[in-house]
Amino acid sequence: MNDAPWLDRLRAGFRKTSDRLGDNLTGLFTKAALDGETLDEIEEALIASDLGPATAAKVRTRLAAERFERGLTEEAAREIVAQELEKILAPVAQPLEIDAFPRPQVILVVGVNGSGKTTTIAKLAHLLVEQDYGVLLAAGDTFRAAAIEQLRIWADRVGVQVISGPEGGDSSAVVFDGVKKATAEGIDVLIVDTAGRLQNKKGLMDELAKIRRVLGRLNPAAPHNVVLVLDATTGQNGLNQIEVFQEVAGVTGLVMTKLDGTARGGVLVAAAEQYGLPIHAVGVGEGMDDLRPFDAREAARAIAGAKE
Ligand SMILES: Nc1nc2c(ncn2[C@@H]2O[C@H](COP(=O)(O)OP(=O)(O)OP(=O)(O)O)[C@@H](O)[C@H]2O)c(=O)[nH]1
Repeated sequence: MNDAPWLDRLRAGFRKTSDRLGDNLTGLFTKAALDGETLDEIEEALIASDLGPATAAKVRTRLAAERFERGLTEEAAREIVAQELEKILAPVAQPLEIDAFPRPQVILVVGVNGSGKTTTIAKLAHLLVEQDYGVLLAAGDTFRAAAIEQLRIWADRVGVQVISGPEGGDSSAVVFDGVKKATAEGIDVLIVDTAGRLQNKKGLMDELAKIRRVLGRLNPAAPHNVVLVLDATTGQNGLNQIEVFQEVAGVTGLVMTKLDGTARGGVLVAAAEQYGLPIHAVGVGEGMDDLRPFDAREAARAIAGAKE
């Protein structure tokens, strides 16, 4: 994979977010020494950019400490924001770890409908196939025939197998068959799509609990990962989703999607700050190649719109 175009894509993906940050900060760059009032306004601008109050406070403290007796330029502000964001993002930037054994490693993918779950599963499968892992997809969202069909279309594109059951069938039965098939065929990774009907929280919780029970019986360590797919365009609402899915599914890591279509990418920082969950990857487009392992420095500089 050639990294340069990727970086461009990531930057393009975060452009709306960094533009919004710039818009919010406009008028706050001064030629005079930074005073308390301007610092307050900068802090508010950062909160308005979805970065979260704790992050905004850290940047404020940093700006105050560095004084800027001769005023603050946009470039200097973006640089400091980038450095502070990197400190917050670095501990959570953790690629999805795949151990070769025991086979299969099971990745349960959860998230509300429309968050980009199916697309993310396909992109993840593609990344893993590129690393020479054998991958099987399980269509655990049995609620809608369209969801099963969509997973199948993606599986064909990526060149992996998919296991599914009847519409409305028992999702844990599909998962059971998936583990059996992966074990029999020596497939490394089983990625499980799940239903995302948060409007029926109890039903979803029961369904996920049953999938876990079935998996646990076949392999006590499974699922090895429970990845929550979050749509960045939902902004602060994404933070509530983390809370709910932690409760119903026991999330072990995040993938944030649709960063290319939103000015609300700052929410990724707020998520890191508030929940400290690993961020495995970010989605910056609809194509198979548009999932990028999460890199704290790249993301921090792209969000802040700081120079390379
Ligand atoms: N721009 C952009 N669009 C994305 C990204 N990821 C997914 N999408 C789009 O978002 C829409 C929903 O994605 P799906 O993968 O179908 O979402 P889902 O969560 O599986 O939704 P259901 O099938 O309704 O459960 C599709 O049109 C995708 O192409 C991304 O990173 N960027």
